[in-house]
Amino acid sequence: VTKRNPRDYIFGKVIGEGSYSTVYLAKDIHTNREHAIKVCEKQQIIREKKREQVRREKDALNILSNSGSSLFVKLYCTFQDAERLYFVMSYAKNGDLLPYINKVGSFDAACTRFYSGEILRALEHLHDLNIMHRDLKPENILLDHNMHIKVADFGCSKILEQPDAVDKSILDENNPRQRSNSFVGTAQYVSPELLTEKTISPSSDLWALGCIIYQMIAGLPPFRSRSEYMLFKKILNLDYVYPDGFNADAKDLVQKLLVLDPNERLGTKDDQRYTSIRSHPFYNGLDFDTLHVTNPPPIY
Ligand SMILES: NC(=O)Nc1ccc2c(c1)=C(Cc1cc(-c3cccc(C(=O)NCCN4CCCCC4)c3)c[nH]1)C(=O)N=2
Repeated sequence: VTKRNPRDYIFGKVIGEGSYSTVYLAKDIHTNREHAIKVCEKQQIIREKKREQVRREKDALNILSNSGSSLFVKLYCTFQDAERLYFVMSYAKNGDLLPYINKVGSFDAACTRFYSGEILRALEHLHDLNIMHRDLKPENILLDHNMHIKVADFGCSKILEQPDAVDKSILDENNPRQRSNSFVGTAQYVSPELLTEKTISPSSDLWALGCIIYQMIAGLPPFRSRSEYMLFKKILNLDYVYPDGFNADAKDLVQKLLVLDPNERLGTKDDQRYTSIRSHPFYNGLDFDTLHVTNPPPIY
């Protein structure tokens, strides 16, 4: 197969922006297929010291693209020219989840169950492959033409090395989780352990899931502040409230995910699948294993 180059695509509108990247809607002139092409400026990557993040994103996307799951954006191919790197990925026609939450103000229980259930399935698959997303938020949950999710943006992801291969210098013997020296993720969804001991574990994605379930029902994330310092203080003090009328089962589930100790969050003691989350009363009647072939409930 000949290596693709920018001239194989007709570039359209900008559909996403990052500090060192722009995502375009593009059409492959040979297949007429629509793709999302993430274009990264090499100079910007070097200036922002993001080479490692770009490498991690490509590695995670390659593993996921070959894993057979439809719950993630697929990386079709990459190429570069003198100034830029190009990542050709799946195009999710309906954009990300945030405008849908903002548009209706609050998801009903059926929508919250379905979409948080699809996100849980994605986390099960991701964590089974020893990959942590570390920046899970509604803007990174995309919706395809059938309104099923595709998780995107693995720029903050981490592939947890196999225990015997891990670099001991960063592993604190008393602590089964690896230490990372860089703060990653988006402030409102960042877990307390990433703020304090800088430890990384799949449990940080479960914290973010708790924040997303709260936001689906309340319309806003649980921890909010104009100042990042005050926001971090609220997270570390678990300083958030449930609005009146918040679904009682969902409240109980969120309370079991927004736990300061990452080892005490619901699901952290499960292996393979998050059975203790799947069996929570909020998900009563939801068949997780057929979600991908179920028509999503309307968002209204
Ligand atoms: N950082 C990243 O890696 N970002 C990525 C990666 C892959 C990727 C990605 C981002 C995508 C983002 C995306 C953005 C959009 C989009 C942008 C602007 C407008 C719309 C749009 O209007 N869609 C119709 C749905 N609207 C949404 C709001 C409520 C009414 C209905 C979609 C579609 N897909 C994508 O499709 N594939």
